[in-house]
Amino acid sequence: MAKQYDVLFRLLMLGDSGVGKTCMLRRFTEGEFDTSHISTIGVDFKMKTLEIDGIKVRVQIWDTAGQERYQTITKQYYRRAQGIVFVYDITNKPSFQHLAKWVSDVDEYAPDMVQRILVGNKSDDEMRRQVTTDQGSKLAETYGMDFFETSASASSNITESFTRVVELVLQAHKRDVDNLFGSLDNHLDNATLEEEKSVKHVDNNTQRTCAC
Ligand SMILES: Nc1nc2c(ncn2[C@@H]2O[C@H](COP(=O)(O)OP(=O)(O)OP(=O)(O)O)[C@@H](O)[C@H]2O)c(=O)[nH]1
Repeated sequence: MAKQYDVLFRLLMLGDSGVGKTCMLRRFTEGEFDTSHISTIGVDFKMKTLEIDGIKVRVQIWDTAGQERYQTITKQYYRRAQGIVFVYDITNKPSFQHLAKWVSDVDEYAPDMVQRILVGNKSDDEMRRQVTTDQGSKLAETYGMDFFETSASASSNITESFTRVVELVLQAHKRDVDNLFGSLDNHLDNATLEEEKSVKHVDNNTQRTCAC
């Protein structure tokens, strides 16, 4: 069967537990939102195809558990990522303060070329805001990242932020785009297999209950 896309990129979502990573991903890929928080166990992923500058890009987006106890598992995925979405919750200051740790882990474990953006989620919940837009924007500038405030709940800036990180990955690989098409074929096939099998990395001692 003819391939329905030209290249495949892997993106990784990182950030504290409860910032809304799973909800952002579900909003982006399925257009849905769930108000319950059921922590992701280990890692999970969803796929989406975008068309950017005439190139059909299949993105495999890995949703990682924010909980500390899964960090050993989730770090194994850093080195295969081409793009990272760092997420904090604008109503939760500690999730913003912990970004330094998430970023330094990526510096240590991810490839140098990895493209990154910063996202402050839950922008709909203005009443409970603890991190100003200016603080988010300044931190992003310090890290040299593009910045978005999003709401998975109100579906605000979700498509824009994911599209931006994919654009950045595409730009970063532009010089080698011809080679990229060839070299990613294996990845595409593997990804398809992974997709079919719905492989999930779970902690055997814990039941996976994420419904979001
Ligand atoms: N108000 C509001 N709530 C949100 C938004 N996004 C997520 N939530 C809520 O935040 C809670 C946590 O969302 P999740 O997507 O499960 O969080 P997570 O970052 O995936 O958490 P872990 O899997 O534990 O790492 C849920 O109760 C969601 O309904 C948003 O944009 N606005």
